[in-house]
Amino acid sequence: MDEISSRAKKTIDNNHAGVLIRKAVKTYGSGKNSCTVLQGLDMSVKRGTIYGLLGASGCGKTTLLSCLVGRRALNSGEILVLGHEPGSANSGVPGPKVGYMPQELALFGNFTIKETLFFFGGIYRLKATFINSQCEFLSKLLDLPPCDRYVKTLSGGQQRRVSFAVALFHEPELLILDEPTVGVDPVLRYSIWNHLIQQSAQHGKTVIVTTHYIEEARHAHTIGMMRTGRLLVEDSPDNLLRKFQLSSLEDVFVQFCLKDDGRRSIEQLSITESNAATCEPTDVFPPGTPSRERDVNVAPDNPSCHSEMASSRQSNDVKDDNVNFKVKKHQSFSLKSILPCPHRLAVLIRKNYLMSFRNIGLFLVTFLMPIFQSAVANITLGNEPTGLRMAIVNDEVDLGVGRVCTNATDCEYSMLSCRYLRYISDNIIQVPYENVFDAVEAGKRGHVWGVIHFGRNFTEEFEMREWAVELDNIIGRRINVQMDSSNQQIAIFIQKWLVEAFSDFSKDFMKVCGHNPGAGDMPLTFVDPVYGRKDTPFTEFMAPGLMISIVYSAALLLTAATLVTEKEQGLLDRSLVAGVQMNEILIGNLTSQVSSMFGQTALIVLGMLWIFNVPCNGNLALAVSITLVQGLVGMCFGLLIAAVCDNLNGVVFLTAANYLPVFIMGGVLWPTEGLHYYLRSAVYFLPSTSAIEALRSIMTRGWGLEKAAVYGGFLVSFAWICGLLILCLIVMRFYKNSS
Ligand SMILES: Nc1ncnc2c1ncn2[C@@H]1O[C@H](COP(=O)(O)OP(=O)(O)OP(=O)(O)O)[C@@H](O)[C@H]1O
Repeated sequence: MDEISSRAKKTIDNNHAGVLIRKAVKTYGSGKNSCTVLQGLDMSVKRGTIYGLLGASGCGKTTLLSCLVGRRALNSGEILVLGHEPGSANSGVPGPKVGYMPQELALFGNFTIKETLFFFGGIYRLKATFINSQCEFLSKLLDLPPCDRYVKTLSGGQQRRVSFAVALFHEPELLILDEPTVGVDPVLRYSIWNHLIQQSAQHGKTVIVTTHYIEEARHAHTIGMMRTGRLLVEDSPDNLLRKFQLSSLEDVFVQFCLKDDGRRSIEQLSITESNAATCEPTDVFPPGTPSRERDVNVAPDNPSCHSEMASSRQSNDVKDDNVNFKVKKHQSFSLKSILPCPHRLAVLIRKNYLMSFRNIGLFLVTFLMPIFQSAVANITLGNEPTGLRMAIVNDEVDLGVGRVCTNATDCEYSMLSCRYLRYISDNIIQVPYENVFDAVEAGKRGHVWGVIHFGRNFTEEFEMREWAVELDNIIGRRINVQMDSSNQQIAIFIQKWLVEAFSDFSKDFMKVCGHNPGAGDMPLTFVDPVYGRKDTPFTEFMAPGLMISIVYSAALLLTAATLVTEKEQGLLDRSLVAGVQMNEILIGNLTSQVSSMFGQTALIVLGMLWIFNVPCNGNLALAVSITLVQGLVGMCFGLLIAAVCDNLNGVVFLTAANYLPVFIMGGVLWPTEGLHYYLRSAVYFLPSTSAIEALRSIMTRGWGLEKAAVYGGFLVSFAWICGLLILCLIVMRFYKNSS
């Protein structure tokens, strides 16, 4: 009976503590590169008090705070914040019960101070009148510039004060402030501390504050001195000064470090003697270091990096001298917790729009880049090459004997080589050469793309063709062409024009000589094609792939870049600590990007169809739909890239790495039929190959959804969207646990 009531009492104690941490272990990374930052840390913060967390740079303060606000998960050990595990249902942390000021600014530069407060106020669902009055109050308290000033135009110190205001203004029960007074002058620092004292004394707020200015922590009720991932001591500043008979907290801190060094030296000795392998934190202040050099501002900490320590503390049932600390894991799953909250979604979407419109550069890139890309592609790709120089060596011409070129158009078997040359496309510039040797040399020097050579008896041999049975006759009427085939495309064009010229010449000549014009043709006729035109230009082949690749990559890049920028600036973390769910961020981003994508797609389709005259023989709405769906695939890829990247460099590398296989293998520039047999089937599982094929079928063949090639494109795209979103959520969860 006694035991039960004592347990009940302790549970009540737990619920009344502001923050309780027991045996907290946090490791970054894994395996050889793992780094244990929190090493079995215990900490107790009473409700309604101010707790000053002191420690050298790198000792793990920020890591600890991020675990308190639910942004990072411990490897082992327990945390209770306001009586709940952070992140558990109804804990309010992350959420409105906590006000968090991270070390980085974590503010939207293109927002005014007021817009910033309204954004967070919207997330907390605060009334506009309350936000306005808080804006006025905090402006005075923190000496903020006028509320309509843009954050990016403020000085560093002013920006930090705005960040502080964001943490304070919704009057949370718990304030977690990571170095709030950096860059703040002494007078303002004094008024900030006064405010914190007032908040804890009069309103029962709990405050945890880290600071490098050790002496200002005298205002706190309790001080926790942290070193290499452990708390060395936790006591009131007066008690600490009294115990050590010292006048400065800085000296007390140094005393604790020296004591800790002594303890750890003995521990190390006993471990070495017993040959035990373990990890030891690097010392910050070696014994004998002068007091001034021990300033926590300059002494970097370097916690030990091993995984064994973490694994030895995996128990969730942690016994403690003071508190029987048994935390139930909140595994309950509620639909409400995964469904997006409409008011937060609306605030996020509004924020995204405002950010896009404020950032003119981004706005222009969003809409002009796709147009520019499609214009460049249409202007440069698929056009016939012109001005191609070909060497002509015509041995039929012999001025000495009067064999000169004429403009004859009748049935005259004379100088037919000259007559043929008149049929050659104007894209070829004919450059006469005296002999084959000189012409080939010109080709070797790159002056001409090839040599066309007519034998001396070309016309005679041609005339004999009707009864030519001897090989010599056949060879004699040949036109020998020797090409510089280093450029395959140019070689193919020249070859095509020479063959077409011969066909036209032959037909015309047959006709004027009273023969059937078709007599000179190959017995191979290309009648009207089933789909497309006889001379479908390359642009038409390329257009579907181009449209999809532009919309896909614009969506991918914009989504990834927007999210990673927010992540880099700490904005994402701040929003999440304010209670925004990851799925709301994802949906908010998708929603705001979708409208830009609609605009981009509309501009690209209009440009392709009406400016560059690419025909769409099928349903235009279907063509637009598959392009939009591909934009969604791009966005989802962007989300995944944003989930795994911490900076924009990563986004650029992954986007580039993603672009080549998806589009080069996906049939934008070259038919997939040209791929190796096994690869050919595999590429249809790439995100865009089936969709490009589907769009091509819609535009050139006029096919609809009843065809497998079309609905297959939609199905593969939807499968990618679902797969990528699921992967994204998994990666984000993994990231939270591992980082
Ligand atoms: N995401 C991360 N991955 C790997 N190591 C990390 C990560 N974040 C922090 N660390 C490492 O963990 C240690 C503690 O970092 P933390 O930011 O918690 O220290 P801190 O006490 O807040 O330092 P400061 O006072 O300089 O802000 C440092 O050695 C740091 O390099």
